[in-house]
Amino acid sequence: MSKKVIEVAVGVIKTGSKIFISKRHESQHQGGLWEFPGGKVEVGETVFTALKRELKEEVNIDVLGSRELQIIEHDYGDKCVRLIVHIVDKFAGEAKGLEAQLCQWVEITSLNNYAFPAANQAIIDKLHTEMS
Ligand SMILES: Nc1nc2c([nH]c(=O)n2[C@H]2C[C@H](O)[C@@H](COP(=O)(O)OP(=O)(O)OP(=O)(O)O)O2)c(=O)[nH]1
Ligand SMILES: [Mg+2]
Repeated sequence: MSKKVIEVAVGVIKTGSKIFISKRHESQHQGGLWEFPGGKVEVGETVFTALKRELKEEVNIDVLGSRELQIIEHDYGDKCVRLIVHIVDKFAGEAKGLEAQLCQWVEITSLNNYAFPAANQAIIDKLHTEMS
């Protein structure tokens, strides 16, 4: 039987050359690592609907527009995820953590100084390529 793949809407929230990242709680899958906010796509949702809902719930912003950056499938062994990654550069409100998670704006060029889940390296590489 093939493994169930968990679909995740991931938002790379961008203002100028900075990206908003947050730290996953220790109790979560891939806990203690930094992430781009987002979460699981629920039954009946489109990726964009899920992205809007998750970014409102987690970091208080209203997504007004986004574009797909890439789709990454990664098998962590215990879980297999499909990250549908969007650049979110049109939004209303000020980004802040609503779930007691650490958050910060970081330069795209500094993203490699933070520990992310393994699947995220491809996102960081793509952001660096897009800049150059
Ligand atoms: N949000 C997010 N999830 C990521 C990233 N990289 C990565 O491998 N993941 C994985 C970790 C999780 O297995 C899955 C998404 O989980 P999540 O914990 O954000 O989902 P959720 O917000 O719906 O949370 P929950 O209520 O189920 O805890 O994707 C990332 O940059 N952002
Ligand atoms: Mg989440």
